[in-house]
Amino acid sequence: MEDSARTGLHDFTRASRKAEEAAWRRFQAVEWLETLVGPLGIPKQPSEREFISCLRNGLILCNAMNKIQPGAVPKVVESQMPLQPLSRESQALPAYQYFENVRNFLVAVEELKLPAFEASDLERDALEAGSAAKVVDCILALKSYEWKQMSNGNSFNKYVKSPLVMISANIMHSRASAVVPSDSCRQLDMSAACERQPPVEGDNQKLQVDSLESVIKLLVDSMVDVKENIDDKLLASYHSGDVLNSMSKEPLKERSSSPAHSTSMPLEDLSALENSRDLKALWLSAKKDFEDLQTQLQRDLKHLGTQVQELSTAALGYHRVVKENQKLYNMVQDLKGNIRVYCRIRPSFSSESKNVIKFIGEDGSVVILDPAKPQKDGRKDFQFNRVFGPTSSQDEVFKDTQPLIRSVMDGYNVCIFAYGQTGSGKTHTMSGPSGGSTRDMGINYLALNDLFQICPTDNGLSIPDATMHSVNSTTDVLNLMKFGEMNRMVSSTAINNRSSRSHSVLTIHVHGKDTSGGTLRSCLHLVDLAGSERVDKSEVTGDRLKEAQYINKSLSCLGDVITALAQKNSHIPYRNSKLTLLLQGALGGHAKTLMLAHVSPEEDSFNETISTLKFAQRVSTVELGAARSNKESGEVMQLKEQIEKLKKALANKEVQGIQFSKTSEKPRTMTERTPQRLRRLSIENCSTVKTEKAINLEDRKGSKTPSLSTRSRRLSLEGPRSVKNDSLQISHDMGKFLASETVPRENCGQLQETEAVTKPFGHFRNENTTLEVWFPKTPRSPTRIPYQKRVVETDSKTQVPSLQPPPTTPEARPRAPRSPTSCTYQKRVFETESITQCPLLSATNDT
Ligand SMILES: Nc1ncnc2c1ncn2[C@@H]1O[C@H](COP(=O)(O)OP(=O)(O)OP(=O)(O)O)[C@@H](O)[C@H]1O
Repeated sequence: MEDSARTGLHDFTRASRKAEEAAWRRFQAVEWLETLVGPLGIPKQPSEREFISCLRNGLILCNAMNKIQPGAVPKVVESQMPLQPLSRESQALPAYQYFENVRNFLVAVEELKLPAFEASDLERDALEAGSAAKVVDCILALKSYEWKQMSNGNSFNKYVKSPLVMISANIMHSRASAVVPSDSCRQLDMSAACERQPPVEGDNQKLQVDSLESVIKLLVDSMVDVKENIDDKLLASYHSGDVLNSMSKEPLKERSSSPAHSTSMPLEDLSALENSRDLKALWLSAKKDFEDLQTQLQRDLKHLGTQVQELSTAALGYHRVVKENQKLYNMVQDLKGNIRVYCRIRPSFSSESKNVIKFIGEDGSVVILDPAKPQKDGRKDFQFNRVFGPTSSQDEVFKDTQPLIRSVMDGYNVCIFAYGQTGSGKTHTMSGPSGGSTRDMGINYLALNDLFQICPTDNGLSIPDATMHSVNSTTDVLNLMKFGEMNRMVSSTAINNRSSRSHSVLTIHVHGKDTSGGTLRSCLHLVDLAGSERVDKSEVTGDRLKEAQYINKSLSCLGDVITALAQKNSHIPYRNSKLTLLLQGALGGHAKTLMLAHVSPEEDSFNETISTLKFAQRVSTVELGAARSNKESGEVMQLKEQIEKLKKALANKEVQGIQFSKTSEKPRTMTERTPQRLRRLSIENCSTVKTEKAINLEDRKGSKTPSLSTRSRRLSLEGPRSVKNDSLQISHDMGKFLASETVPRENCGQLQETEAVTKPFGHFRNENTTLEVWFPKTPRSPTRIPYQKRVVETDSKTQVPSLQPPPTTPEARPRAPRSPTSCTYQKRVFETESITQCPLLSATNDT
């Protein structure tokens, strides 16, 4: 079937090509006849029937013959009707008269040795398909004959066999076809020559002679057109040189192979040679044109290349500058301690829903379009540190957070929390895809892999049921996280199949030591918040509704804290929820904090998206102050060691004192009455006291009241920062050092009178800070204790403020010593620069 169809198609193509060719030849014949005898009164593209009928009376043929060969038809039978224009009536002559004309014409043709036809070929009844072809051939042969006459050469025929002429014939064909409605293409089609079978000898000659005269004209036309309409095939033919080479070489080849030409050249050969020279000249000029064009193109291309190069250099420079700007911007943000905010847009789940995300910029900008107002006023612009589009991978997100995560190893506290509407992809970012897939793992997993050393510290957790575990490898942590995930409540809502119904907080405590002996303690909070949800949309009821309310409440507490921080309020309501209490260190301390705001792109989430982005924008304005590293340098460590030594030395002295008092038998009863107790006060300096020398602690009482040294006490000095953060953990975070001294407690009240203290108890100094210890005089009343400064060491800048009464809070108020053990202590700090005075630690009384 296929074969027959293919054959049928092939036959059809062949037949139509033949018909086209025949039509073109008729066109040529008509065109030529009209140049000789005037309009024939038939269309330029006549059908065979039209063509034959206008020639049937022989008049046109005879007249044409006599034009090119005067007298070739001596007697022409004229029509009774005017010859021009020919009409059907003009044919109404006796048949013999027609015959006479046709016969005379055919005789003349024969004399000229041109291909003839049968007189019957012109008879209407005998007209068959293709019978007009012979008549056309005869006319075209006459035309060639005329051309030969004009060029005075009859040897041209042998050259017209060259491929050029054959191709030219086809070119002519193409040109003629351009007139034929079936083919409007006017481009040169040289390749067609290869497809065509060479015409039969007789046809060939006629055809070639007819065509050649048009070749030059056609080529010239083509050259004119070529710049605007370069035909690939023509270019290819030109570049391969096949056509034009053969055009120029063939005549010479033929001539050189013919001995006749080597000796004497007939006139017609000369003419042909001239023609070939013309063609060669034409070819050369065309070649030059092409070469010029090629050079020009190459020049343009080079110029374009340079411009592209310049552009790409500029683009690279631009990107470098943008990156640098971003780096500087981030540095400024770090210095100011801004919470960094990244926004992540999850892929859309619904192909039908409109996407409200209109633009995501590399510079952290994102544009949302209100689906209800698709015009300009529906456009909302937001700016964050970075925006991750729906195609961003987990790895990309992690790569951007990695430096932050790594800084935990430098002693910084870091907090990364994912915030956003339910179903917007928070858990996906923090943990990975639902279903526990090991692919596309989230920040939690990737961060753990990245951290070098993980170890537990003191348990400072205040979350019910939270536990702390020792881990030695990432696998340990992953197992723990799986365990945690199992405990995490997840349930299906109308918005998210696996909606997390609780916040998830993974805290990694890092405790490290560096080679210089310094230590660091820091922690990394990785927080996946439960999603905010509109209960009318999530369609939750019962327990799920309660959960949603709790979730929304704690998120709104987070909002309150952020608002208070952004407005720099003096009171930040951390205590309003466990969540904010937990994040207090990250939001209010000197931590590095990153918020990952998540949004869904679907139009029905538009309101939630806007509210998330607005909240995120607000978070980005919060300045936490520059992050601080919780590193204790080797120097601090040395100071600590010195303190330890001092403690031991003091303890030894006390033991000696006790032995001495036993032997002297002095206040034995008192010693018995009041058992020996230790008072512990932590002594901490503020963070600026880093280069302080060792604390010069002396037993101030030993000289005058040696018997009193049988009691010991410990004092604590704290910098102003410790006053704010009085929890053990925070103190540790501040990196303070501890000093202690044992002092006979029961004798404290007498210190001022016996002038036992001649030096400050603890003395810290650096350029800006002098820290002094104040001891109370013997209280005259239980509620009011006058203070006296024993020793004040000041430098030139130091200003001593007026003495303040002690605070009246229960802890701070010094109690009247019912016994010598209940004495209280007070200390002060004088900051020489800011001249602030702040009470450090109120005396602690461990009775
Ligand atoms: N970037 C992403 N690429 C592919 N899928 C994602 C992406 N973000 C989220 N998803 C998919 O979307 C669905 C909802 O995401 P996910 O559970 O992380 O949302 P959520 O914000 O944690 O929701 P909820 O607050 O209700 O717990 C999940 O099936 C998740 O796999």
